[in-house]
Amino acid sequence: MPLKRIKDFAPNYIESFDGKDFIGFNVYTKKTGKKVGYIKDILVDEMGYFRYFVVDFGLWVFNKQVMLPVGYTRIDYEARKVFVIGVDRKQVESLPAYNEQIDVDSEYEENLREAYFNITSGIDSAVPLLENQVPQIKQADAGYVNYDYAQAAELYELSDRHHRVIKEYQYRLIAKHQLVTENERVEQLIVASSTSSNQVTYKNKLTRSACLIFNPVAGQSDSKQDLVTIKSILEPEFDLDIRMTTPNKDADEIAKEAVEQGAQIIIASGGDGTLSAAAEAVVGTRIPLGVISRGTANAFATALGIPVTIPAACQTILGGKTRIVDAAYCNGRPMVLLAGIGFEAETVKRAHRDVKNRFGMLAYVLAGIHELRNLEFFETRIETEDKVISLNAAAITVANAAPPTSVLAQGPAALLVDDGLLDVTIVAPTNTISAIAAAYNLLQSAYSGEVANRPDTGFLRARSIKISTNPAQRVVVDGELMGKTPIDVECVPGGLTIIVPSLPGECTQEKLDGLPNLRVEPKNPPTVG
Ligand SMILES: Nc1ncnc2c1ncn2[C@@H]1O[C@H](COP(=O)(O)OP(=O)(O)OP(=O)(O)O)[C@@H](O)[C@H]1O
Repeated sequence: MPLKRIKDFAPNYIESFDGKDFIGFNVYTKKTGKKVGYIKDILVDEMGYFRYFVVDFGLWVFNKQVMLPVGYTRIDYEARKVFVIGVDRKQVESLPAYNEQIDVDSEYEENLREAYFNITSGIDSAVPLLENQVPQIKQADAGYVNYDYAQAAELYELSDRHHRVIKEYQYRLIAKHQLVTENERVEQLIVASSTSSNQVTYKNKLTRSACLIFNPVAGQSDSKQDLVTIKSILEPEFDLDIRMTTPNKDADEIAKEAVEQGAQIIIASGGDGTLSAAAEAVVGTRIPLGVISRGTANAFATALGIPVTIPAACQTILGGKTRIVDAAYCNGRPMVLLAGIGFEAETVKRAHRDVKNRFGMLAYVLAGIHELRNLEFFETRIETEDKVISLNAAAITVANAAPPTSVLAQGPAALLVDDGLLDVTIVAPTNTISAIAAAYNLLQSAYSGEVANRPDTGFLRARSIKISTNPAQRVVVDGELMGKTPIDVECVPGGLTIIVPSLPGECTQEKLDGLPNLRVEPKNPPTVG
């Protein structure tokens, strides 16, 4: 992956950073608090993710600049300080030197990673490596050419806890870059189409093309009227290619075809089944997905903060703001929301189409009440990247994202859809009364932001999760039944690009420009992050 200096990636990047810059922040050691250098540059990957700070360690090691992975830092934004963690002076001496003339190709980066891994694993850390002693990778092993930074989260991941502000700025940078690229692409298309024929095209430069996948039988509303509403709002701005789902051709297949045919934007409209299927088809493609939810539970849209009324969802799509979120694979099949084992799967199985048509959301509640009476424990083995857990449970949920109403996913205080981790909630009530109390506690957790705190409820976070049960249990993935346990779920950090409403502060909540004698002084700058 080619790296770019931030100025080359986005010359006006400061605009995405509230006008302030990280370049120039002083660098200190976390251990001693000693000042050791300053941030000379930021290197980003082709999407705009921050990967390295270039640190001038001149105060520590004479004339030495080094690429420091962002994960090895802590940042005090208010004090304009960056702390380097886990690397001492001797080790800095051993790291490959950086300067602007160096060609930072994938081989250089792989050698750099090796050097950092050797430092943290203690190999030869007492003996400084000379630059030409940095481990070299043989050509035959050059898997690093298409390196996925998610493989080394400790080096490259910005955490919500330690990098809150910079992570927000990173997302703004990526979103802005995507918008610019999208507009350029549209302009190129228009130029191409006008040069390929003799006719002059008077097409609005901002008209975008989008594939709208529409399920005509989703939900309980009048789907003809829904489509009229959608067309009336979107067609003035979009060149819509509308494709209906059928009993034999669902959203997954249509979305895959649209991807192959080079769709710029895919918009899915239907219930959770349709939305998840379309989302799953675009995982890893970076094609923005717009969502118009018209189902019973509307879990997909709610989990991702997308409005569930048709006009508001269409306005969100017109706004065109994209957010990059995680996705996952469950037994090799893409997953965006969650995999439920036990109770949830039985509930979905019980909520039949005809009951949903009659009772709507109540169908799930009725099915849930019925299942509560049939609660059964099963032996469970959960294996993550760093541990194996054995226990008895009545319901297990592995969530990437979930709305508050998916109570069985709400063990952790907040489900973070862009943290590169999956959230597992385990519920093991001993009887129906405890089950109701546990569900209520989880619901409170979802709305209060407090972690679930009952002894019969547990949770954990991990990047990859294998679950087996005895006896085998039904599994539901993103609302669709998908066989039985065992399951193997793997997070795909940043796997999905979703069109979302503008964040507060990014939408037009304030307009002061042009007022006489205008002076705006920030009062509460962002703090540690
Ligand atoms: N034209 C169609 N006729 C009949 N069934 C269809 C058609 N198009 C899609 N389907 C079926 O609709 C199901 C997906 O429905 P979807 O989830 O979108 O709506 P829903 O079931 O009303 O929503 P929810 O899951 O929120 O209850 C799939 O099983 C799919 O096969």
